[in-house]
Amino acid sequence: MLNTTPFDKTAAYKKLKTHQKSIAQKSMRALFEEDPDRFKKFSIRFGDIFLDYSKNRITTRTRSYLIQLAEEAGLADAIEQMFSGEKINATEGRSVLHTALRNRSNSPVLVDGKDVMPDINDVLGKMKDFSGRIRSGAWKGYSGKEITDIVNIGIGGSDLGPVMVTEALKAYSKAGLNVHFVSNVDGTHIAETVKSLNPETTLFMIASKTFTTQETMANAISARNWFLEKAVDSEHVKKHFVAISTNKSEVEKFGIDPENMFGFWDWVGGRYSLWSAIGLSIACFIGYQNFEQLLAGAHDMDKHFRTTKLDRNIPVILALLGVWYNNFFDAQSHAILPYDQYMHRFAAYFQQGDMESNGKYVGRDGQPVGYQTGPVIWGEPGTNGQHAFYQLIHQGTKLVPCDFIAPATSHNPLGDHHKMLLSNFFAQTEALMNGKTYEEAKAELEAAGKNKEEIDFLTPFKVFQGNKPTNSILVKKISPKVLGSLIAMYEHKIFVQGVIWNIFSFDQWGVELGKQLANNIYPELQNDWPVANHDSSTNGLINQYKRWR
Ligand SMILES: O=P(O)(O)OC[C@H]1O[C@@H](O)[C@@H](O)[C@@H](O)[C@@H]1O
Repeated sequence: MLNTTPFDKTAAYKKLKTHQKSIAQKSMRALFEEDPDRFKKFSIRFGDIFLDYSKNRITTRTRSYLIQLAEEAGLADAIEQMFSGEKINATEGRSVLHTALRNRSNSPVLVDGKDVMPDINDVLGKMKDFSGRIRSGAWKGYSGKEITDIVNIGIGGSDLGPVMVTEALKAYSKAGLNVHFVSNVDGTHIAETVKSLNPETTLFMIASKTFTTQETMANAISARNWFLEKAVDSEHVKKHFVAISTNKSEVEKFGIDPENMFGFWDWVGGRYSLWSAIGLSIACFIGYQNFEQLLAGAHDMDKHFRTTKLDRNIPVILALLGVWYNNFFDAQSHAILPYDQYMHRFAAYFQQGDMESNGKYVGRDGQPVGYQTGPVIWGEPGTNGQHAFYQLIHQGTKLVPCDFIAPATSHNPLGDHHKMLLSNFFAQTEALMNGKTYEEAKAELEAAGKNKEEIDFLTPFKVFQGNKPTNSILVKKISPKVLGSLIAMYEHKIFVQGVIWNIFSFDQWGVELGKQLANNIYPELQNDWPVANHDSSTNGLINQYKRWR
């Protein structure tokens, strides 16, 4: 999977550098005027998902150079290596097989010569049985009552996916069964969550790949203490605590019955784990069949990604467009803007998905890369974002490529709300592309009856440069299947970019240093003695804290 030629030394990179200079002068307005087939050329339908990427600063030539870039990076081989279980997570010596978790075809996937599908299917069977019993009320708490509230305790990949998906698919949930998520080690999170809950009807899912994460363990202990205050007998723990982990011995040490443990494997990355047992809260909340649909949607996207030619391959196209702006237009960030309230955690989810994967400065050869890698990912649902930060996207000095996502049909068809919402979705990308010229702005002010002085003063502020790139992703409906495909689409986009930038996308060493230092500082906070062993800023802050607490 190693790139032989560094990204910025490839032939395609050089071509794109020169080509960018001619494109930089071009407006998308002109590109649309010149080519009536532009929409057709730059859009792809995939089942209930439609990607329009025509509002980008590209021509067919740009696309072919970008595809050449992917080819020179060895993308086709890299894709096969991932799907077939090669240890592409080299710094951790692991395969990367979230695709196997949703491999609905059940074709064998080998890790160290062993097919992983039977184990995956076993755990799925256990999840099906468990979620069925929770939902039907067959699973009873210690006092014989049904479970009404599930609290998932986990952080990072053991939290963000289930949070995002249960929010996005709330329309599929069962009345009378609520899910809650506790992640932050700040005691407020667990305290506020359990405040309104009854231990007799609450089930905790302790979700941690390693089962050693400080935040999760602290929250799990506090949850158990809260539970035992009322339940008293520790024998009752097994009816109210389940574990989702790869670490059986730590789960047992914590006191959770191994019968109540749902396993997964080291070849599942934390931020790619919602498809594994980490998705148990999802399966309980929306039902196992819907969870299977989520997997099926992802599997469809996996097949598309693995088998479709690069110029019709949705994740590849999205990745290449990202590289185009990141490396040739100096864009620093990328906004994900879902026009769907249920999707309000989607951008937050891919902050981890993308930034933990591709926020890396060391190339696969161990040397610092000489170019920009992963962008800052951000976003909020439309139309809220419009009334907050869109000013900067329209008229700021920074280029922010955006993905606009919207469903054609709403789960809540209330009056004309959805038409209003979608008129904004369509209008924003049109506005960002077209902008408004000086002449147009001036003509509007004239039509509004302003005097010459006002017109001269105001016109410059009313000009929109336009030429702001966007992708529009229109889906039929946010169903479990469509959501599964959308998530897999972004996962593969991230993978492709990692291949092109020649970095390891599946480790996360950058999260370790802070943890290490926090472990050093934690014992120092146990007494009131001033500290002097850090830099003066850290010493000063710790000592001020000690004076104030
Ligand atoms: O699932 P556990 O092991 O608790 O890890 C939770 C999270 O920890 C962080 O430090 C990162 O490494 C994440 O990728 C991971 O998802």
